[in-house]
Amino acid sequence: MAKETIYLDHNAASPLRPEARAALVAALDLVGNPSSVHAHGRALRNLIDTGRRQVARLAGAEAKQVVFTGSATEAVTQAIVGGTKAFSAGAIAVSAGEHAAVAKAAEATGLPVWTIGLDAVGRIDLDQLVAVLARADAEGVTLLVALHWVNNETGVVQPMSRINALVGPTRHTLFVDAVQALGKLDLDFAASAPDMLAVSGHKIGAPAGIGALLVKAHADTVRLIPGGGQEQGRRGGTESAALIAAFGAAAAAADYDSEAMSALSVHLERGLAALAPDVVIFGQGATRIGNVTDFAVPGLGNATAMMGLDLMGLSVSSGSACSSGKVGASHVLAAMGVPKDLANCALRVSFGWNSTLADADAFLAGFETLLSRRKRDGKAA
Ligand SMILES: Cc1ncc(COP(=O)(O)O)c(C=O)c1O
Repeated sequence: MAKETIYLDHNAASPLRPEARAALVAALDLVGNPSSVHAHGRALRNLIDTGRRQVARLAGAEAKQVVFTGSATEAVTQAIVGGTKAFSAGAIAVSAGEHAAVAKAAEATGLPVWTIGLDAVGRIDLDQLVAVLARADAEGVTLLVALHWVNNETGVVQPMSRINALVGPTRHTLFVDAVQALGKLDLDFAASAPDMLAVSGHKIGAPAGIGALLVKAHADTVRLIPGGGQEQGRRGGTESAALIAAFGAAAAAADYDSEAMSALSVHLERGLAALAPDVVIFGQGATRIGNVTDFAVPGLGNATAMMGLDLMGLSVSSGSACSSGKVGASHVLAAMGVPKDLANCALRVSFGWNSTLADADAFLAGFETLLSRRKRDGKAA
């Protein structure tokens, strides 16, 4: 790219880590199929075994609990659609703040979807979770509870130990979307309550196209991709040893420094408040992961702001799902009761492994330019 650009959208995808690149490139030169018993096949199998151990270690899982998939969306769909196939009288409980991967998979099951609300700062309403569990017992329904750990828009960290304590001892299945938590929090999968958990490679510096479903042996999911017996019979199709090796290398290199990340966000948020005293930081008051700030300056629409920032070489996000390339309204902010006008001003800045204070300062300088242009054009900043 000719012009220097600054990437502040790690929650969408984190840049490829050098360790992941090296593992990927080395693996691409290997020949064969990991299921073959000859030396070529065995070399690929070794890479997969190593990658599996590395991802397992980062997630606090046993290697045999890791099933590689083509994305976290696939892992989520396997957990929710595959995990409810055997239900005779079932329902799915999700929060109103789930990623589309979870919401759409729940819808795709055709089962009733019971939605648990968020409070004004983005936390899952635990009283509603208790009510949903009681309702399932009263109606004799088996539940799959599918909740996220860290919100991809606001960075709010959900009260997972409370959720585990509420759902763990019941007969219901607990699935956790841990895509934004992997590498940032101690997932401790093997020793904790969730039956299944989904993670993604490209959020931790591996390439896109690789994810994993962590699944305990007792979890009864009907595989969606039968094919051969790969991935312990849980997901057919020849494994991509190169992508798995890259995911493993990124997992082994993961060195999330929560203090350094929080320092960047605090610096950014102080700077924003100085530039625009009416700035609203979403999720303030809840426990938030340190790498992300989701905020709005009233009256400064995010479509225009993102375009202006993009022209200055600053890549950020509106925070809400915009897979079609358009800025959409955020269902997470709506669930928090944020008025639509304000939600349409939401911008998300997310830092990662190669972010620096200079990046945060460059963003603040760009944002200041945006605000002063707006003032000059006659609108109050
Ligand atoms: C919370 C959350 N869940 C699921 C996904 C889907 O991950 P993938 O892109 O690997 O399918 C994402 C990606 O943005 C996410 O942030």
